[in-house]
Amino acid sequence: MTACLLEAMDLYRFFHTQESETLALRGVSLTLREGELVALMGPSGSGKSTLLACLASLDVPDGGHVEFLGMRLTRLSDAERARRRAQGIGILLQSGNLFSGLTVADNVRLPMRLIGQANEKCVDALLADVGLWDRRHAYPGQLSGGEAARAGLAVALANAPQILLADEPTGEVDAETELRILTLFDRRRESGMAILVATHSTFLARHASRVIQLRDGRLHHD
Ligand SMILES: Nc1ncnc2c1ncn2[C@@H]1O[C@H](COP(=O)(O)OP(=O)(O)OP(=O)(O)O)[C@@H](O)[C@H]1O
Repeated sequence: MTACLLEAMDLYRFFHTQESETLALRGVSLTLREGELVALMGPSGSGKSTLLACLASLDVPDGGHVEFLGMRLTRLSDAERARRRAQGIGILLQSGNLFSGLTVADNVRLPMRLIGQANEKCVDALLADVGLWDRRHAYPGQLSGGEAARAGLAVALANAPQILLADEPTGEVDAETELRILTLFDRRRESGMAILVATHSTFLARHASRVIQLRDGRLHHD
């Protein structure tokens, strides 16, 4: 039996605005085990991004808890949560993954520096893996949507995380690039990394170890 890296228990998340109240997560529980690729699917607005943010401890759920490697993230201070994230969790959001004033290579180098592991060979290898080595000196504003997603993926993988949480990593890329990303995922999975991907791609879902469906903030396991 492979090790459980991440566990979420009974997560609830409410959003209150002046006009409305949204119950974005209604008791979501899941586990993420070593080496698996889990596709998180569901209609727009079903709560996928909210769930990823809670799992990554970028957002704090209103109810329930998240454990990473047996450590309850929801109990830690903000600083300690950020430290755990920097060390072991890779995150790819739908946007805002890149610092606009840094080149692609410097964006990838930054998370490595934060954990004291900057290594030029690793920067080059990651950029080659996502097919962006020849764009390493470009700034984010000079990238296409698909290139920016791949650069964000290289940044998310730069701290050699045990888990990767990715929101639509293949949303704006062509079929060849999607295959390249899945090949990269497979190589990382072989070394034990677990990946949870929010996606609308049926191609990616077919490639996944399992598919989970979110509807109206509730999880359905296929
Ligand atoms: N900060 C917020 N304030 C108010 N409502 C929010 C906030 N973030 C999310 N919501 C609401 O919570 C629900 C879930 O949103 P979420 O972004 O998690 O969905 P999603 O499944 O990721 O959608 P998509 O596939 O379009 O990215 C939606 O109704 C959304 O409007």
